[in-house]
Amino acid sequence: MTQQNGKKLAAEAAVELIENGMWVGLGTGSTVYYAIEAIGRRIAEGLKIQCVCTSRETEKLAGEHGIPFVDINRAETLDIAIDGADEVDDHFNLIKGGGGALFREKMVASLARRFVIVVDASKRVQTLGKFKLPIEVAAFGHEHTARRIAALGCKTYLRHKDSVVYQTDNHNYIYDCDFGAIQQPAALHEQLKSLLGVVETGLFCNMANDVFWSDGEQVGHLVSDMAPLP
Ligand SMILES: O=C[C@H](O)[C@H](O)[C@H](O)COP(=O)(O)O
Repeated sequence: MTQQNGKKLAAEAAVELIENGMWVGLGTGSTVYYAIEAIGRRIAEGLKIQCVCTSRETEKLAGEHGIPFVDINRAETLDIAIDGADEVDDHFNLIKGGGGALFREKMVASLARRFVIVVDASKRVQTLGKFKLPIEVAAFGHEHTARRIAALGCKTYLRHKDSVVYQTDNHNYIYDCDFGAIQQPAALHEQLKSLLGVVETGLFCNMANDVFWSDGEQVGHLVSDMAPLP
């Protein structure tokens, strides 16, 4: 319950940043769910915004909450994107992709002038890596790609859902990779991205501008040194 309260409070605090006329990126997951609910309430009260979604699941939720959204190719930039994370360290490095939406999330975040993360307190860590790193790979030859990933020093687990191989919205696969403690997330991301077959990694470095977090009672707001784009 406290964790749910934490998700809700953090998400609602971030939604306060949204102003009339903004273009908004909507993330994916159980924390963003509360942001979508809060945005829906504000829209019912007259807020006018345009949104871009990071997953089919979020498109469905946005529709259910009366939130207008368009295809990402219709957005030049976004004023803000609000998203969850699986782990956040004190340097604003993130692991994302627990819900499988990492590629679309990174694409949407890359368009946002301000990328805002919402998490309950349990997601804050000293060092990334307890949560297995999700890596999206092309389905074709995925076992070869997994071997190349493993050679960088991890155990790889092909993600399944309901006993079948999980496919992302982009029809790719996900390997959840146990690297242990990740001391240099940006460097690891670059190494992984250089491998044939890797579509995207769940490491988000130098991207987040704000982190709203909550233990279910109070809300904390961390602001990175990286100023939002003008
Ligand atoms: O692919 C999913 C996303 O990266 C989520 O934002 C992340 O997994 C956190 O999800 P939740 O808020 O459900 O813990």
